[in-house]
Amino acid sequence: MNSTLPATSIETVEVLLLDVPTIRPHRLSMTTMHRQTLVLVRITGNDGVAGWGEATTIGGLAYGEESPESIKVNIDTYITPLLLGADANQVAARMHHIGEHVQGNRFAKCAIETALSDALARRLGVPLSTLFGGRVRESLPIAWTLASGDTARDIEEAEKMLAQRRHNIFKLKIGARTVQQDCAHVAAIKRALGERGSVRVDVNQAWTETEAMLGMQLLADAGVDLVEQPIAASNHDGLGRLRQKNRIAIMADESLHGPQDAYQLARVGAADVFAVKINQSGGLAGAQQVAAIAAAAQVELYGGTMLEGAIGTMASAQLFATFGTLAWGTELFGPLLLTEEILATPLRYRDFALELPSGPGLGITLDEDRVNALRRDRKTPLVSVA
Ligand SMILES: O=C(O)C[C@H]1C=CC(=O)O1
Ligand SMILES: [Mn+2]
Repeated sequence: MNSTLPATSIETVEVLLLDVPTIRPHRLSMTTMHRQTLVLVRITGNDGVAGWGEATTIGGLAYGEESPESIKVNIDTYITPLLLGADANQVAARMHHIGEHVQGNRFAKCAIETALSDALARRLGVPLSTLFGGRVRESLPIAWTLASGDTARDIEEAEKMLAQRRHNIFKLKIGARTVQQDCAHVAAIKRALGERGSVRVDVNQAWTETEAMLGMQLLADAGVDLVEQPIAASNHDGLGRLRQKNRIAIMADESLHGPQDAYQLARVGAADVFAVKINQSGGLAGAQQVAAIAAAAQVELYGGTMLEGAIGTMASAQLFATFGTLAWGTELFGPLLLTEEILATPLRYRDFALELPSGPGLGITLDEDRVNALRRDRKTPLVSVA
């Protein structure tokens, strides 16, 4: 029995795959995205209250060890039987039980924990952020990723974002071309934007350590503020060496798969900044622990994304809003990269920030007709629902 709520039995766990086109090709060092697959999870209790969660990865298996399809099949086959009939309101107990029976599968666990937490917060009539200690801020700064692969197009895109007052922090995806070509591309963009925008790069592990030495010197000279994951995820010592030898801040992203990595990275002084992500951390509680380790080790924080749609983006935002400091802002722009809206009321992006809603749970309402129209298992061909 929960101290504030009667037990609520879990009746259904549904997993939907939604394929949503991106507004333009999104080029990363390891893949080019033309669509994103949202794995949506809806968990409904015997009181009729439903909670939503989401898992996403990037480019199938190109970025992480879970694919949208593996997330669905592993939830359906292994996780749902652990949940059905159990008390929906004991979120920590449910996640502990899953952890005892399911190794890995961080993204799947994140979607489940988010859905349970959303439903619990809705039953309590409080925003999801309240379950994690309450908000320190009501809006979050939002970076935009320039990843068209074309310098002139990226500059045009950045100018548009600045004019609309939507973003003034720009992350450039590099690593697919030579170090010199990539750094010339970045320098041209920084020259065009000047002090009007912060320019950062994400190499997504593409450089060797010696390439990173050269690249980081060129990037520092160009006025870039930060380099994200320049070298292989497993090379924590290498990150530390680069950090010692360069004046540009280093952010760990793919190296950081939850609290244990956070501890190890902090211990060897591998990074100035952690990109904390709810999916990579195995859920909201894991991401909160990453933030706590960062705070204890005086590592700065950045709210990262796995290019989630509206549900995962808002779940991340609800948690990140509880962080005491968020020195490098966030990149919770995922829904803006997609051509289709799945919410009845879109998220509010303005004045370079995402505003947090005040309603219970995630504080968002899905447009179920739009969700159904985008489902991979829909009966009718996809038509634009925008
Ligand atoms: O950070 C990553 O590596 C993943 C993701 C975040 C933004 C983006 O464009 O890609
Ligand atoms: Mn990254």
